[in-house]
Order: sequence, then C-alpha cells, then structure tokens
Amino acid sequence: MKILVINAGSSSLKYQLYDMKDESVLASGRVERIGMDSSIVTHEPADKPEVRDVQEILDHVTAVKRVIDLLVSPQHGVIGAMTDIDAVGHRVVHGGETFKESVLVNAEVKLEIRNLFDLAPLHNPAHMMGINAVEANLPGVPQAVVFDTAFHQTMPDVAYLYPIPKVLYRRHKIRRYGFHGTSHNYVSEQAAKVLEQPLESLKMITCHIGNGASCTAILGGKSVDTSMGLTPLEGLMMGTRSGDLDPAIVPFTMNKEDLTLSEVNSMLNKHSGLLAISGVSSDMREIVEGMEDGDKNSKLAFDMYTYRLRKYIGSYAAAMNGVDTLVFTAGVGENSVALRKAVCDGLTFLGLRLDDELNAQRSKQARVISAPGSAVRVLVVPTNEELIIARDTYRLSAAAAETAAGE
Ligand SMILES: Nc1ncnc2c1ncn2[C@@H]1O[C@H](COP(=O)(O)OP(=O)(O)O)[C@@H](O)[C@H]1O
Ligand SMILES: CC(=O)OP(=O)(O)O
Ligand SMILES: [Mg+2]
Repeated sequence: MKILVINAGSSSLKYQLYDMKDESVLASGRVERIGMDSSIVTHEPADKPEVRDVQEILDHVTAVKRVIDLLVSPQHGVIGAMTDIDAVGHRVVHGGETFKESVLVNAEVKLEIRNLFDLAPLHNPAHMMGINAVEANLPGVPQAVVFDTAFHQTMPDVAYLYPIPKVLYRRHKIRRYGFHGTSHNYVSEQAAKVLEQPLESLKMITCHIGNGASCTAILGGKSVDTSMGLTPLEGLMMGTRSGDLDPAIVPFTMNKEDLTLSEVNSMLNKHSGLLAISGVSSDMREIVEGMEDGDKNSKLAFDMYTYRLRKYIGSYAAAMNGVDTLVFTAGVGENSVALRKAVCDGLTFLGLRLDDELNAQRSKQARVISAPGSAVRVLVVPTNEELIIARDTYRLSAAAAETAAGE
C-alpha cells in the first residue's frame, strides 16, 4: 500500500510518498512559492538524483498535479501510475474541539474544517486547498486528516480555559487548543521506548523546537498542558513569532504606531521572535554563528529564547508536581547542542545533570543525553510527523476498505 502524505501551507506544499510494506519513503519534496511568479519544485526520489525546477504554479491543484507527474515520470518517478497511490493523508493544524483523532475525509469533515478557518486563518484554508486539489487530481482515492490539536484534547479545563468572560468560550470556542500534537505524541512514545519504561508511569516534558516551537506537559502519556494556545502564536519565543507577551501591547502599539489589526498580527507572527531581537535571522544556526562571532544582539536573542524555554519547563514541572523526563525534538531541539546546554544548565535545581559529551554527539537516533544518576532523564528524539500521518491514513483507509468489502 502506498500512501502520499501532504502538508499544505498557504504558498507551499510538502509531500512524502510511503510504501507501508516497510514504512520506507519512496520520494519526498516540496513546491514553494505557489501563486507567485516563479514557483520552486524540489523532488527527491529515494534512489535517483534530486530534481529542482522553477516554473509558474498558480494554485494548489496545479501543484498536486505537478507532484503526481513527478512521482510517475519515467525519468524521476518512483511508481508506475497514479493509481498506485492508495490513499492520501493530510496534516491539518486546527481540529478545534470536534476532532479528537484522525478521520477519513467526507463532506461533513470538510465542512467542519471550513468552520475552523477563523481559528487558524493561516493554516486551515491552505489545508482545504490541498484536500480539494487531491480530490481533483485523484478522484475516488481515500483521504485522511491528522490534526495538530488532537493529542491536546485531553487537557483539563484548568489548563485549556483562559481567565476571560466565559461567554467567549461558549460563543466562539476561545480556549487553548495547542499544536504540534502529532510530534509531541510521537516523541513521548519513542522516549518511553528508549527508557524501557511504560509511558503511563512517566512525568514528561516534550519541547518541539523548530520554526514554530511549543512545549507540552505529558502526564502518564496524556497531554495536560501545552504552550501554544488558541493559535500557534502563544507560548515560547520562536523564529519569527513573539510567543507570550502582555496582551495590552496590542492596543497600545496599534495606537502609538497607527497600525491596523492585521499589521499588528503580522508583526507578532512574522517580524518578532529571534528575527526581531537579533536583527540578523530567524534561523537558530545563524544566531549561534552570530553569537560565536561576538554579535551582542544574536547573544541577546539566544539568551531570551533559552530563558523563556527554561521558564516553561519549570512551570510544567510545577504543573505535574515533578518531572522525570525531558525531551528535545524538531529542527532546533534535535540539532542545537548550544540550546540544549543553555536550557539544561539552568535546571540543576531539578536534579537534572546533562552529560556534555553525550549532548555534543551527532546522531539521528533517539538517545539519552543526561548523566547517569540525573533525576531527570534528558533525551533527544527525532520527530517524524509524516510517518504518523502515513500510519493513521493507512489504518483508517484499510479499515474502511475492509468494511466496504464486508458489505
Ligand atoms: N544544526 C542546527 N543548529 C541549530 N538550529 C538548527 C540546526 N539545523 C536546523 N536548525 C533550526 O531548525 C529550524 C527548522 O526546524 P523545523 O523543525 O524543520 O521547522 P518547521 O518544520 O517548522 O519548518 C530552522 O529554522 C533552524 O533554525
Ligand atoms: C502549528 C505550527 O506552528 O506549525 P509550524 O511549526 O509548522 O509552523
Ligand atoms: Mg515542523
């Protein structure tokens, strides 16, 4: 069974084709700058050279068509025909309170994702374009949706409610939802496997630190609190997002700088975080390089980023009345030795001891990096959101096929 996994953004579409026989990736790639004058297509087949071309791709339907053409192309392809694609799985960022787990797409599901556009205006409309584009190009092929929010639906009301008039929750469902759930869920299970302990027995904090970043308190395998909120803007300082701030800054800035709501929104989402403080980049690699070259603003950006993450870890230790496992994942969490050291060296009050040598080792494997005897085991676990999407899609589409065969 071959499963195509799609992560559609407003101007990009990332994909991976899995062979579920052995969960191998046959090809992966991305289409960037959709709708702009020169779109960039990068296609990486597992056993053939990478293809990269620039062409006009005006919408998501054309982007999906281009991806399928590449997958079946005699020169760059990895499958014989598009009918070899058995099912398609999509990442959907916002599932609101409706979706507590992955589901197959039908008219009702599409309507509900559409109803959530308001809560994730940057993400959900793009996902819907991806779903419709697959429908147009691969009619009749089952599609599944896997939600970033689903894993966090176990949070108790003390964690998910905001202390604002309750009518706002009743009328508009304003509450904490949390994101990156697929990743937090996956790395928590992997960490328990590495430790050879039941997940149910652990008090764990998982830090998904990529472009977007969030931190989750996982008690007995269930998400009990997470740093992102109604939208993926709350919580940690990120590459270009501010994370937590005094909400009064919004009206104050609008007034003083004569900005519109959408301008402030854009400032907080796209022009804040590491980028704003360093004045250099939103990319942690460049921040660390800047810091090593003696750039004061890069150092300040790094210090603020790690300080805020450390405070979250401390607060989640308090939320669970303890922590025994701390996990780093995603682009920065998996790769930045400096970030992990800066965060962990300030957590010795928890009895946490990092092993500097283990921390500095480069590896693609899930592994422990704390010293023997550390009261908190620290792990680096590479995330794999696409694999989880492929597995859920496989499970749901196989079950539906079985039911249909039995009828
Ligand atoms: N070696 C590295 N050291 C520090 N940061 C890194 C390294 N490699 C990647 N990163 C960071 O990872 C970020 C991307 O993380 P990723 O999880 O791929 O993000 P996303 O999925 O949100 O695009 C980059 O912005 C970069 O800052
Ligand atoms: C929800 C979210 O922030 O996703 P990403 O990290 O992919 O931007
Ligand atoms: Mg990511």
